[in-house]
Amino acid sequence: MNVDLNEINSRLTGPDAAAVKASLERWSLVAKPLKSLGALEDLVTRIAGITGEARFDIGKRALVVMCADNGVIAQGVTQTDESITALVAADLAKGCSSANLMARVARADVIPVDVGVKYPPDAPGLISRRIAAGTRDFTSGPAMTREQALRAIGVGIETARECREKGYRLIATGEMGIGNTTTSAAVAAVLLGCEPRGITGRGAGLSDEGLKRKIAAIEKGIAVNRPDADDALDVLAKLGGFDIAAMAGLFIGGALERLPVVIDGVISAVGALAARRLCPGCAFAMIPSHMSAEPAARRIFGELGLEPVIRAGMRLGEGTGALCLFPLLDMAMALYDGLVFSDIGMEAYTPQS
Ligand SMILES: O=C(O)c1ccc[n+]([C@@H]2O[C@H](COP(=O)([O-])O)[C@@H](O)[C@H]2O)c1
Ligand SMILES: Cc1cc2nc[nH]c2cc1C
Repeated sequence: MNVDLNEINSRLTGPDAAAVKASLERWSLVAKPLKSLGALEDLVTRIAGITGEARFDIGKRALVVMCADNGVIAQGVTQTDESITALVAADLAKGCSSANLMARVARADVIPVDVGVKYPPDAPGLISRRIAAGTRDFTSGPAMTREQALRAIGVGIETARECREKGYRLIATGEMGIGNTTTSAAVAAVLLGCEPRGITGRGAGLSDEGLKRKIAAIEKGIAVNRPDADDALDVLAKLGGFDIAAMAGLFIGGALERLPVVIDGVISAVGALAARRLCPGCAFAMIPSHMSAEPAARRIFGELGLEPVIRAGMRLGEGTGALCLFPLLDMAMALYDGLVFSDIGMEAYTPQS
């Protein structure tokens, strides 16, 4: 797919003001004090603005899990290795990983995509959109070429379009890739202009020594590659992963399709930040879910101006935090679609507080 980010950006027109207005009017009729569902009310109205419809159905929903490996794990920045990426990617395809179990509760389909697993498993159901067998170790040069980064973004954009064509009306982003909290912290440090040590965490589990190696690897990657902070594609190509780039594509593609895209943990949030830098017009289609325990998450959501409603200290990935938002949205929608004041013989009123 030929990706022209400027052309895409020029096609993005932002939230639909009429749908937002009609959604606010609908909430004012629902038989409860206005704003009493707090941020959940705002999320429903945000979705109205994204879809362009005040009344919508988010019953058909999917979680897209971008799976890829990261060459930087050669620096000893993780507790496990690429065999785990392959194992979990296969489990996602078989339907038995954490995300699948939670997706059943959230009534979401799971779509695992191989964008660059080093040892691809023989797993029917794992969609193959491979860019390469993992990225290169960024401590000795760019993780990928600029062209590969664009291709990975293109995979995300196409996947969002396919989801829309299949009738999905809400998608969540997820990822699987050992080492991707290192690539995420590196990309975030450059895009946010902050020191790696302030935003780098222990990922899936790391000793004090391991954390020191992780910070040193990120510092070296930045020093060796000298990414241009004003060129998000350069940052993604030099320090990112195929999973992050493909998730950035999901956010961009979702905005094009007027399909709400739910942000998951820190890796997904970095994808969202990169997407906004690449294509600012796509940000209106992003839906925050939870605040990852990884330290970069707070900084990224602050920068995105989004407030995740779930604060549970989660750091599992695979899209599990994004899935947690679905039942909450369902409950908010039950009221939005439910009784209005006239149904209970009462006049609509404006609460004084
Ligand atoms: O979503 C998060 O915020 C998150 C935080 C820590 C770890 N993870 C998951 O753990 C893996 C990355 O951890 P690591 O230590 O290998 O960089 C990757 O497969 C992610 O799905 C995910
Ligand atoms: C088992 C396992 C599952 C995961 N899912 C996301 N990251 C993971 C890391 C491990 C180790």
